[in-house]
Amino acid sequence: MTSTQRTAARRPVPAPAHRTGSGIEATGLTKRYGAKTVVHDLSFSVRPGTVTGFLGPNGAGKSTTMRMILGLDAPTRGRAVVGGRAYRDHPAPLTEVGALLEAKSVHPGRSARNHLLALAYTHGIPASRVDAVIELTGLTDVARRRVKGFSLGMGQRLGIAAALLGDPATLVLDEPVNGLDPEGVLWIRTLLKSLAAEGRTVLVSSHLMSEMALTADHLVIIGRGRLLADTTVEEFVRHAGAASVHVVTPEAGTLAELLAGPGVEIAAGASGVLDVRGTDSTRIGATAAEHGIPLYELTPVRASLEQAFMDLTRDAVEYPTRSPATAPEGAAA
Ligand SMILES: Nc1ncnc2c1ncn2[C@@H]1O[C@H](COP(=O)(O)OP(=O)(O)OP(=O)(O)O)[C@@H](O)[C@H]1O
Repeated sequence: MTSTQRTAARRPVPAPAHRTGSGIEATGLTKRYGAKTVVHDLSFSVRPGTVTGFLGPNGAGKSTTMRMILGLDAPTRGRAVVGGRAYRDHPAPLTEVGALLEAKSVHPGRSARNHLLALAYTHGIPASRVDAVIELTGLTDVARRRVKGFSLGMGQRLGIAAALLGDPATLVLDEPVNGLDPEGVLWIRTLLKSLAAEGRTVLVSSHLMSEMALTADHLVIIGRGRLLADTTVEEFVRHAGAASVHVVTPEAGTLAELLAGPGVEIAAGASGVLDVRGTDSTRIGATAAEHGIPLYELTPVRASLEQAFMDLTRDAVEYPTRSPATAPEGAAA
């Protein structure tokens, strides 16, 4: 091998040009229905080569935002562009943007393959591509079965096959893991990552933070139509790790006084329970030992990602519920 060949071999293979669009840009996106503003001055970017998780509680405005990106709803103000243009300005949108929305429009009496063939035919896409997406989405064995007998998971696969039909640079998927079994969830996770690795732009909505932490590189989090966070998963996880220490002692009052100091927050619960933030279990244990204070429990508690997400979106939840998991008994405010 010559040195020139060796250099060429090491150079990363660039993604095909048709797969490297310029992503999605939402600028001041606003949607009002009557007196209610459901999406409020939303600006964010979705970069090619990444999976971006679009998160928010029920009713946050995720589907409405996706519909505006896809030209299905007109923004009251602002704009969204995909690959540098508004969706409706693309001459062949299916080859630019593939979408999976919650509303299904599949003829139940048709087979999966015929459904895809009809879509392909109306968009000038060859039948060979239909067979390619059937294989890619694992539908080969059921491709000739009527869609009306499909399970939820098979229906989601078919929706994704349709979204991939035009080999688009951008994918916009609304809740693709909704209702799927663990195997289906894992399959979607792997697929989305591989599509992004090919240089595509992938925007995927969910209200499951824990799932997005495993799937996405970047997070755009909204609540009541407003941007709450635009961050990498790594950064979000680091933040969520902000720990507290659960302490149980018969001398809670004395220990709390000894631990008090700048940056330390102590919440006292029932029966000698302390929830301490801003210091760690080593210092608490050492302080207790130094003053002969018995400890019955000394447990570092890491906030779960789901908890961090709920904390972030708490004030933006449209239909709040009281859940034992989010409001543990005895937990102090
Ligand atoms: N056509 C419409 N007319 C009036 N209000 C609407 C319309 N479509 C959506 N909304 C309202 O807009 C808000 C945002 O809804 P949207 O479906 O975009 O939220 P979402 O984040 O996708 O929620 P979910 O996770 O429950 O699907 C909700 O309060 C909803 O009731």
